[in-house]
Amino acid sequence: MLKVRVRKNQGEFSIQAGFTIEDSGVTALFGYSGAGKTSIVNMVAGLSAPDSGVIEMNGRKLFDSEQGINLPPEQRRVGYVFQDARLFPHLTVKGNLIFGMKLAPKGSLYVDFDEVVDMLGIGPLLSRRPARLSGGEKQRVAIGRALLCSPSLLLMDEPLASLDENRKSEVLPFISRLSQGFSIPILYVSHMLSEIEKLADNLVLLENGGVAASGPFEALKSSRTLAEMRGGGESRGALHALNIKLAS
Ligand SMILES: Nc1ncnc2c1ncn2[C@@H]1O[C@H](COP(=O)(O)OP(=O)(O)OP(=O)(O)O)[C@@H](O)[C@H]1O
Repeated sequence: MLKVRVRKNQGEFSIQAGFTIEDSGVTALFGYSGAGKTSIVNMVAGLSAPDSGVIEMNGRKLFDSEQGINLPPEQRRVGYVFQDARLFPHLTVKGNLIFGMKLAPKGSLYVDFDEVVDMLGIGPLLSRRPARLSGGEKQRVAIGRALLCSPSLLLMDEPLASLDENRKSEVLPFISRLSQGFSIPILYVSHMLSEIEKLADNLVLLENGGVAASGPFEALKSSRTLAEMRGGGESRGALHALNIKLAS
């Protein structure tokens, strides 16, 4: 289980957020553009530090301001898939995947190379370099590389954002199979309700750097206002409406 309780001021923007995510399944971190989603994910990954708070994964402190704990990213056992694939251009697909495996501490590899390649359908791509891959293929390789570091948690920050609709529908089914297939909890950032509906078991609704609501997606989904959001694109207006509904 991941427990997050953080505060951070960045410029004029303040984050004060607390939530937990379960040992398995997909938890969507959902909110309009600028709500603080990436900032929070970066704190979990260790790419930036909260001003204060605690981040704990399976009882292991990744960050604790009072105890002076701030583990570097490579010690956190967290895989990160960004909006753009960020593959190493000079390495083949196989080289990129093996790089992920080398990041896992010795004796802690539990994700199998062939299983990942099969599940993501990237076997035919192994000898290619990233320049010869489509956007969707690159993202599948990036997911594979993140998985192969055998993480305790997979962070995905709008992994479909740079893809057109066809490529999105090519990658989405792979993501929904991941969490079950590898028993790795996923924290999935998006501002698109259409993606969240297909993927999320749990939801953390973020607004202005704070958590407006959180819980099982099914429970929040049954709210009339969330039903009205279906088919909507960008979440800002709809999220605002949902908060009114939750508060009433
Ligand atoms: N390093 C920084 N210094 C100052 N302000 C920052 C910094 N990083 C982000 N911000 C501000 O913090 C707020 C939250 O940004 P963040 O990127 O976390 O939002 P987001 O919900 O991920 O947005 P998006 O969906 O557009 O990616 C924004 O107002 C942004 O301008």
